[in-house]
Amino acid sequence: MRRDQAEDECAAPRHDGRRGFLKCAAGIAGVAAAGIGGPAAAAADRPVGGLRDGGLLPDKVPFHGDHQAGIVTPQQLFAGFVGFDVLAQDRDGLISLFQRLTRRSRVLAAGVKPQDEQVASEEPTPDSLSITLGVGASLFDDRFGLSGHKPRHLKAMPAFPDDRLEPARCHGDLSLQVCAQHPDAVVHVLRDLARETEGLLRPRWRADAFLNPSRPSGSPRTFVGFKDGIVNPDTGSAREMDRLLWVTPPCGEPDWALGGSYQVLRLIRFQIEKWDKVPLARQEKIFGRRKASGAPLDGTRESDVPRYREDPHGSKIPLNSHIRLANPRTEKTENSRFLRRSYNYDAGYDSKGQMDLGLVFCGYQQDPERQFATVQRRLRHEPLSEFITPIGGGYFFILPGVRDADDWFGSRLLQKT
Ligand SMILES: C=CC1=C(C)c2cc3[nH]c(cc4nc(cc5[nH]c(cc1n2)c(C)c5CCC(=O)O)C(CCC(=O)O)=C4C)c(C)c3C=C
Ligand SMILES: [Fe+2]
Repeated sequence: MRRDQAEDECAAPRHDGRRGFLKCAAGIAGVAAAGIGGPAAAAADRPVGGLRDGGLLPDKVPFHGDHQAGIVTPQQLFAGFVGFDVLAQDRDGLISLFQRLTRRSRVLAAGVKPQDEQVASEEPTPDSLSITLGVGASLFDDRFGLSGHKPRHLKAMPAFPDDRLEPARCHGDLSLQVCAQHPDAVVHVLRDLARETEGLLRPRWRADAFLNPSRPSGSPRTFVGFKDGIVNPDTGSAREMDRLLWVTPPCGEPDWALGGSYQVLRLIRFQIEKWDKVPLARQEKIFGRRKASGAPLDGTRESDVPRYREDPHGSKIPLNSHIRLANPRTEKTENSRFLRRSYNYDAGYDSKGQMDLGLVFCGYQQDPERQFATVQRRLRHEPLSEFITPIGGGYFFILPGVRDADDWFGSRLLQKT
């Protein structure tokens, strides 16, 4: 497929029924990079799409639009999160970097064959690919003349109490989120973009991540065994998204940032050996939900809405349970809700023989302080904190969408300033 042909296809997604970046899913063994192992391979065989909000995941996630793909897009099964530092020396170098990233992402999202044909042995399809680019506060220093143009709420992720942040797994000038239905597609995109941006970018950290099966149905489960992602703002409601997610006027943000969103990434490791000794009834009180069904402790189904007002003393759903602290469902706390789009990671064993697995927590919002950090502070003394340790991540600003074939990531930031 020619490059211009691929670009045309971005605008008019085609549903040809084929799934998978490579038809030969067995090929994933060769690219089972750190953090992706058995569970990932197993999940690749599951039916795909429609994992969140009941929405169907198209074969081709449209690349062009007011907002970037990969945010309100129903969650694909696999994700790679990377923090990069920019090596470009000056503003022209940065423009060139953003234009290259745009060109190649546009082509990849349309499903063009990866360049490495030794690995991609069959004709590929787009694999529901989304590539989402963010910028960190460090990009707005004096290297590129951007210091007066930082999004209003963008700052380096602070260390919260109980964090054990490892510098090598934090921050970055850029963040890249690549999501697809197979793990090899994520790796191919990272390889392809590395080739395209050689000398302009240096990776700082990477987290490979995936969704576990729902078991038996409904929302997927994290490694603590509970269904996660049950409650989220309504991505189908433009009004709700404009209120909680997208940078929308009036907001005091620079014009170039309208249509963007703030991404909070947190690599959170589980003390899983400790967790596995906790009796079921206590685990359920810690989350406020039933482990088997996902139902709130005052209900019977995953979709049941907890009725906190009828349980003011927490006799059914403890006042310090995860869901009750995270979202008390009051008028006052409504403004701190945000969209979660998290994945699991499994990085094997550490040097002490402990399992290194957990959550790549990913949240999208209008203001990390008003939303993520407020919720994080409410969760400070929750019983779950004994079993989890945040070890990395960062705050990023997701650039507005690439509008059409002539547009590119960050064009309004770099053309105007
Ligand atoms: C600061 C925000 C949050 C962090 C950090 C966080 C960590 C974390 N969460 C789970 C597992 C679950 N979280 C659930 C719900 C939930 N969590 C947050 C926020 C943070 N979680 C919110 C806002 C909510 C929704 C609450 C609601 O509206 O009712 C659930 C329940 C299922 C669901 O609604 O998705 C689980 C399970 C882990 C394991 C974890 C850290 C590793
Ligand atoms: Fe949570």
